[in-house]
Amino acid sequence: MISVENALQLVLKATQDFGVEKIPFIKSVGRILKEEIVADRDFPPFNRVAMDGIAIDYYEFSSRLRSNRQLSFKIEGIQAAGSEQITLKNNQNCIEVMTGAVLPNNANTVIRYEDVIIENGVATINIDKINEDQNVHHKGKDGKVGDVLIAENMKISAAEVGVLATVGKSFVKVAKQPKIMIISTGDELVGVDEIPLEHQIRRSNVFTLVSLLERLNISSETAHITDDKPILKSKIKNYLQDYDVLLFSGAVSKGKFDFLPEVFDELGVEKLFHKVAQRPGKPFWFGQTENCKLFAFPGNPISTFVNCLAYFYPWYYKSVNLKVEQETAILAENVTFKPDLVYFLQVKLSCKNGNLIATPIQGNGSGDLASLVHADAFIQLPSHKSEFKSGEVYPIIRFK
Ligand SMILES: Nc1nc2c(c(=O)[nH]1)N[C@H]1C(S)=C(S)[C@@H](COP(=O)(O)OP(=O)(O)OC[C@H]3O[C@@H](n4cnc5c(N)ncnc54)[C@H](O)[C@@H]3O)O[C@H]1N2
Ligand code: MOO
Ligand SMILES: [Mg+2]
Repeated sequence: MISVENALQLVLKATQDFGVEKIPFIKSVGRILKEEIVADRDFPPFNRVAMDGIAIDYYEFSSRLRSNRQLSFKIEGIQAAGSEQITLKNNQNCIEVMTGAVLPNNANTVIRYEDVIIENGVATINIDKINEDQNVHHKGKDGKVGDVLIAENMKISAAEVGVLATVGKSFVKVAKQPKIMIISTGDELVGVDEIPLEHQIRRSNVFTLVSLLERLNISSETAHITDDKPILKSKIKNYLQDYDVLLFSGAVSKGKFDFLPEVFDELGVEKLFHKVAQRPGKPFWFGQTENCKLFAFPGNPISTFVNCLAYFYPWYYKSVNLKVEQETAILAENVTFKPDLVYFLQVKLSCKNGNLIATPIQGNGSGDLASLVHADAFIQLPSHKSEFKSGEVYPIIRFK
């Protein structure tokens, strides 16, 4: 049995680069960007009018103000958003301008409609304090052509999609996702649409795994194999050829029908470890072939769940070069856990005075999948310690 730290290290050593693909930008949310996004022009690309109103020459305004002359400007024309730039021909005059329009040539200041009175084609300014350049969003103020707007390896969100659209990136390079097969095992398991007999249950782990992968925008395929060693062997042999990653749930412990470790051995899969000093999820088996990684999670539902979060997620993040901050939270209650194992305890998160608080959720062990409904993270309590006090801070792994 190895420690959680060593297990994680071995998993992270086995990361793999799956290459890059180009996809439509609108399908890219959640994917990891594999190119720098550079401004194709200045941001904004022209001196942009920022308020509906009139544009004037500030120097004319201030000289009239100094000599107490009328602040009335004849309207020479209208500059709408989307129209080519026009020119203020006479600096005694003004041009009506709309938000988003190009600032007219020879004008440098915009005064809001709220601060002028327009009568008979003449706009009279009824404030005397204005600043040169006011209400003008200057060309290049937010970014210059060639500036890096989004760095490589960022996770794309709605914010990045807006930038991609603005710079005309209709296709974008992202990390290719691994091709994954999820396999459940067990004679006691029936389909979701079936009525289980007394001694049977519906399978759930494949679907939690599919859903945990969907959070990473990874689509996957699923299969179920009964506890029949020759069938397991022949099916897994094929999957090893066709997939980058195989995720298993069940059949890795000590039972008479827990065939997976033997099957992997007979198929020449290199075992990197079996059994980790943790609860739940202790009988976790991890190994690899030249082209495939195998995460064989213990069958108890919470064991499968927590191991996917604690090992597969970091493996994926490292494979695609995504930096993810380790979050921590404050334990809300005293917890006693005697075994010398890392304890992944399900918790409900809340916020108090700006601090993240983790309240333990009572469950009935790793088979009690319904208890996860009330939790939104696991808090990771270290081994070599059995009393954990309210107020102490520990790492958490969120799943909601
Ligand atoms: N003698 C020992 N027995 C067990 C040990 C041990 O160390 N010594 N470890 C226990 C621990 S911890 C776990 S976790 C389980 C792991 O068992 P397996 O990985 O071999 O899984 P199974 O035996 O196939 O099933 C265990 C349990 O999980 C349910 N299960 C399995 N797959 C699914 C699924 N897809 N959806 C829903 N539920 C599933 C299955 O029905 C069993 O109840 O072993 C302990 N035993
Ligand atoms: O991993 Mo087992 O789930 O400790 O029960
Ligand atoms: Mg078993």
